[in-house]
Amino acid sequence: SPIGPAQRRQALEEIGGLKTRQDGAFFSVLGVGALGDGSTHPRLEIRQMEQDTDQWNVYLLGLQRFQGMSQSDRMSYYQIAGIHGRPYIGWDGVEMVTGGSGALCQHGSNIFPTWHRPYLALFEEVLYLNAREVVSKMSPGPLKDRYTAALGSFRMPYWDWAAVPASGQSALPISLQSPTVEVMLPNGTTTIPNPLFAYTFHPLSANDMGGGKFSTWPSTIRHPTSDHADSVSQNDLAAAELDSIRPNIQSRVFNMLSMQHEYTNISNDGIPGDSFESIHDTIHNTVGGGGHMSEVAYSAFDPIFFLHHT
Ligand SMILES: N[C@@H](CC1=CC(=O)C(=O)C=C1)C(=O)O
Repeated sequence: SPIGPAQRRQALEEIGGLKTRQDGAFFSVLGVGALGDGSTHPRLEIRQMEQDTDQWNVYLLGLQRFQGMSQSDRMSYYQIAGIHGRPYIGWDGVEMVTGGSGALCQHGSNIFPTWHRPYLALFEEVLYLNAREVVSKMSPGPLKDRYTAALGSFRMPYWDWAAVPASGQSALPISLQSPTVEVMLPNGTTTIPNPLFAYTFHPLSANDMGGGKFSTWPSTIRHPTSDHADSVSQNDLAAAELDSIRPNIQSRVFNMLSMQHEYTNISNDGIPGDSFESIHDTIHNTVGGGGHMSEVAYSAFDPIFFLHHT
């Protein structure tokens, strides 16, 4: 039978913390439901979350801490992003399938959507724990109190790439396009590298990346200017392309939801006709433009991956 809220909370505190676990103790994905104020809160669209200064700061600070975790820690951004594709190693006791593609993720089959659900739940839970860690370390005061309150309803946001953007804006939110961002801390506002713009490898392991251009880029990149280490992201190109395909993407989603009644007909791109996975592929390729988001082996390192999949 399903466990109740009190048991969930206790289990999360015991096994879901960020502390290094002893060998043989697995991380159990239980969802963030019991970590906040005890009730269920909806996930917000990223542009909606941005309107709420406290939620927004908690999100950015949590993601910044998460991305900063040592890449040798199994709960780090690097290792959790790495579950999806490269490096082709197991995670938390789950080993690679011999003879498989190398990646642990599932694509082109009915379990494409269902594989990604718990994966995203894991990411959300660890993001939450990082955000809570940041807030708990803040010096006492009104800002800490506000952020603590914001944590009560914090959920990882999503990106609605099909939504009609506000006039003068792109389908690619501006918050994802700027290399830096301002955050509010007890001692004032500071500018930090934007954790939604890119993930910077620390270190970049050419071996983990398997050679080629992905072994040269020190950070994740969208529409790269070249295959060399000094290549930069061209988010403006990603934004323009997204804006031109957006009406089509919107009708593809609408058609599927209104005309199709069987999950197996639309779950994945291995079946004839359009599918949620095909639409999702289009977003990957349009955002990536040959950068990380374009390839299954690297896509999850780009922080936009988690907004796209939520
Ligand atoms: N490889 C997909 C696009 C893609 C899908 C993914 O799921 C991914 O992670 C990265 C890229 C295609 O050919 O269109």
